[in-house]
Amino acid sequence: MTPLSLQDLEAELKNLDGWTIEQGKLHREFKFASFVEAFGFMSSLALVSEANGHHPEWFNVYNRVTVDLTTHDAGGITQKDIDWAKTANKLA
Ligand SMILES: C[C@H](O)[C@H](O)[C@H]1CNC2=NC(N)=NC(=O)C2=N1
Repeated sequence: MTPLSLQDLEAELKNLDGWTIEQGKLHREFKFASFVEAFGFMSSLALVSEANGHHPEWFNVYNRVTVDLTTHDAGGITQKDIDWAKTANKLA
């Protein structure tokens, strides 16, 4: 899988609420009502990630989950990262 061009990436970002590019990675911070909700979100996405063989870099503090996505094998942001972000937005 090859990294998306800047043009394709900008087009995709228009349909991805809350996501930005930070340090070459697709980035978003999610905030939930509680730790349990944040961890439930992470648990659901952990199963999706494992099923698809595509895993996030993420960080949890109480009710916040910070996510950075990149495709390590490709050395950039690919369609796999976009798909992961879309699933995350649906589950949040
Ligand atoms: C062999 C295995 O499928 C690969 O190492 C997968 C695992 N999860 C991955 N996750 C992410 N984010 N990028 C990858 O390149 C990647 N590679």
